[in-house]
Amino acid sequence: MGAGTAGCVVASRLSEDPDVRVVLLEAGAADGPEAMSVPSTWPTLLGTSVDWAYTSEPQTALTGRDLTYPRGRVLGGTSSINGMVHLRGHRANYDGWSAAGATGWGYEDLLPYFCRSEHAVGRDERYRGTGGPMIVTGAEDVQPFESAAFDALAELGLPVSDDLNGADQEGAGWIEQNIVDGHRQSAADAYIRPILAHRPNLTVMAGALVRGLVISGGRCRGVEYVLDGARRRIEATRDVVLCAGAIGSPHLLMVSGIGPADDLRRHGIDVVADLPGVGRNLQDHPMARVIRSTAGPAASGMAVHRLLGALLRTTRSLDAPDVQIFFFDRPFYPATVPVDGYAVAVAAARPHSRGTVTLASADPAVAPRIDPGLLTDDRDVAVLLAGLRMAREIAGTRALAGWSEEELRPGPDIEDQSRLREYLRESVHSGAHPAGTCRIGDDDQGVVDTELRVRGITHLRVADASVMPDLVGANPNATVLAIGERAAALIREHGAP
Ligand SMILES: Cc1cc2nc3c(=O)[nH]c(=O)nc-3n(C[C@H](O)[C@H](O)[C@H](O)COP(=O)(O)OP(=O)(O)OC[C@H]3O[C@@H](n4cnc5c(N)ncnc54)[C@H](O)[C@@H]3O)c2cc1C
Repeated sequence: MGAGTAGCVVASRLSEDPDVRVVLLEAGAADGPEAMSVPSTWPTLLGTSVDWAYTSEPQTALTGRDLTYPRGRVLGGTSSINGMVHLRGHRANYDGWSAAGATGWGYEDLLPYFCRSEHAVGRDERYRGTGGPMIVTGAEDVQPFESAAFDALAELGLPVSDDLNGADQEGAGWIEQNIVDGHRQSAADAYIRPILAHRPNLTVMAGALVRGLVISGGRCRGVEYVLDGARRRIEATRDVVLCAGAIGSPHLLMVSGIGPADDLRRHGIDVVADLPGVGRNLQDHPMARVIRSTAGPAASGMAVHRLLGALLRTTRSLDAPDVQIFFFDRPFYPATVPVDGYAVAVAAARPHSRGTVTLASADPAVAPRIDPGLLTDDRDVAVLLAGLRMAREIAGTRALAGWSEEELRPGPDIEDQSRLREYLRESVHSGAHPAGTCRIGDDDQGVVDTELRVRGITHLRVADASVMPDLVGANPNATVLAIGERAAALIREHGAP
């Protein structure tokens, strides 16, 4: 249940077997506004009917601000409203998962699933796939601003990678996207729409809001949902696979009695399984920006965050990049700065801060409390300070001199560390990349085992961004596609527990 990035992959792959009947339930509509298909207009989707449009709890480390927290609510889920960047984490990220106990989730283990999900032409076939549903396109339409930005990165002597999804996952490089013939390709476009008419064993129910799991005798037997105003129930003869995302999956587990026992009891929910890790370990990428005004528009109209970026280490001793640099060909955040300008955004790619998803009510229709805890660990502040320094250097290069006018944010007067810290506290926002809230693990905080089975309950798996032990140092969608691919393979290989 949940037809987002992972849910579309799982439903599509499982229904390849004609002997298996798959029902895919999605709270959102089967389709959305035209802007979903137009790459440059994705920010206009935020806050509309295709967004759950959550708001975070006030962020203690961000001057008490609450943050907008978008999540896709439509077939394709968040892949239908996201920025379409297709980027894997560094191999060391997955090897770290495996070393911490997620056996079978290291880079070499996941590589076949990354490859299976994609169609990336002209790349090194040891690392990249062809023939998969997600068509991955590179920098085909480089505009003058990006060209200058690329020269800026080279001017600073940053290493350049020919393929950040290939052998060399560090440095500056052109970023691939899920854009086909000028249109977004969501997971639904790639995995579901092309097969729906000729897979009689696959049923997609849009507008079906799941209210909870049906569990008895330690076994998950189905789900309860509301469709057209009526409460219904569907029985699963085999598995229920929860793919409601890093907010939706822990929420549905908790309202169904699976989670931290004390919290559940406080809301009057009968405890089915005491799993203290449900909703804990929430991680997200905190993002900050250096914004410069330009004499004319830097935007070329195709996409908001253009096809260029960098993955960098603040310290050589790290095993993987901890800063991600993005270029935006318009200021974008905050909305108050003049339209003509650009932003060099930085994210703490491997955040140390941890947050929570907790219940606000036992009523599944009431949104959970989302506290990403951004910048509550000071190590993330240090990484962002280093990142801002890099972003300023990039904006100050000769290559970008023709584009760079005034520094609008943080502003030329904000120089010393304490003022920059203040700037971070006032301006950092969520990268909209929540993960980790039903993480793989066999310790007391683990929610699913290495085959994604919920601990203590049979016939129930979770497969989505929530199972990541920790957040990868890249935009997460490519990793979630691989999680979906591997989940389907595990279910097909081993069947029901
Ligand atoms: C604005 C924005 C921009 C982003 N840009 C990028 C990017 O450029 N590149 C990138 O890699 N990542 C990006 N991301 C993040 C990425 O898209 C997500 O990490 C990924 O889509 C998560 O996939 P998922 O399967 O875990 O969850 P989702 O795709 O969110 O899927 C969950 C699905 O479950 C459904 N659901 C939830 N609860 C219920 C319920 N009770 N009943 C029925 N259905 C339910 C939801 O409606 C949704 O369809 C972005 C995210 C946002 C919000």
